Amino acid sequence: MKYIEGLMDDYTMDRDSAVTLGKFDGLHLGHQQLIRRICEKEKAGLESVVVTIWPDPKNPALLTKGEKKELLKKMGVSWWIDCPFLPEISHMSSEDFVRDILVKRLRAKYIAVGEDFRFGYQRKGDCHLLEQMQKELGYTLEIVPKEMYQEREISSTYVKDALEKGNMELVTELLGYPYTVRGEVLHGRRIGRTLGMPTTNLIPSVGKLLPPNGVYATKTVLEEGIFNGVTNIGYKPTVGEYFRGVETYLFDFEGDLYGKEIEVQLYSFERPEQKFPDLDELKAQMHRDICFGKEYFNSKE
Ligand SMILES: Cc1cc2nc3c(=O)[nH]c(=O)nc-3n(C[C@H](O)[C@H](O)[C@H](O)COP(=O)(O)O)c2cc1C
Ligand SMILES: Nc1ncnc2c1ncn2[C@@H]1O[C@H](COP(=O)(O)OP(=O)(O)OP(=O)(O)O)[C@@H](O)[C@H]1O
Repeated sequence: MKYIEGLMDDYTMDRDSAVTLGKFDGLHLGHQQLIRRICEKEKAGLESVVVTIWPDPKNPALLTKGEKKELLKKMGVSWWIDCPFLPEISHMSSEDFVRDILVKRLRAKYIAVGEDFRFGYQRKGDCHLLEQMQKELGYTLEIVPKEMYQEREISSTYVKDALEKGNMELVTELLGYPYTVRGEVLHGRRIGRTLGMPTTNLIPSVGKLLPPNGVYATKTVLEEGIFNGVTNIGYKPTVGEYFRGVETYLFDFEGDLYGKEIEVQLYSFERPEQKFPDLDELKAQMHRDICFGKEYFNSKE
């Protein structure tokens, strides 16, 4: 997959393209519908192009740039054009955006958007404008109906609402894949092993949205395979930590993971993080957490 930040000033497409546009935070099931459609057009000789337009890259998001890149690649997208919300974009009239960017620069012959897609200066462009311009500019527009879940349109906002409540089952349903936190395994304070529970500690990327602090049933993807476990997200108030970490006890794993990149998939919330009066009480609770995790996965597998 080719990745371009900006407006393709230095690039030209070799072929005509099938384009979809939006923020695409989370790449949820609705987004996947659009992406499937543009990828299908590859069979007809069109390049599949995803254009993401970011209002503010500093806003916390469901996916980091690296995660989004990997998912788009896996979905079979040929080009990802990540377009920061620069004045030349935000002040461009909707008509100019379609003519100059989509048709001239990207050579769009097919465009897929959801019915509420807005673009251009003051967000005046919409699917009706795209529809009106298609004949003159020689592309085909498809307005894709909204993918629903429990009578609500799936959107990044819906996913964020569920994540904020720690409803990981719903998050997984809306995304079509489990919510994942990645990072390098760092050294903790090594108290875990004195508790008889060695753990992997990682610090999530800045800007990555997390569910509430607490304990979750998780699966961790390692080079060695995928391991069930339980994960605490938070500041470890009993021992006091300075950063919000993601700490996992893996069932049935022994080995050294320091410095390795791992991926923690969050499946189910068990309880909020608590401050315990001493390490013995924390340890007793962590044993109950392990039982919760094992029962959770036994009931699913
Ligand atoms: C499943 C699990 C649940 C945990 N729950 C809490 C908790 O509720 N409160 C807390 O202060 N720390 C909690 N912790 C973090 C422990 O304080 C931490 O594992 C221990 O201090 C070891 O930290 P270390 O890896 O830095 O040595 C939890 C850790 C795990 C793996
Ligand atoms: N449920 C859905 N089904 C089909 N298409 C969708 C769905 N949700 C969004 N889209 C379309 O995907 C593109 C990207 O959507 P975008 O990421 O901008 O918004 P969103 O997912 O609705 O999130 P937000 O809650 O931030 O508005 C747009 O064309 C949009 O209309």
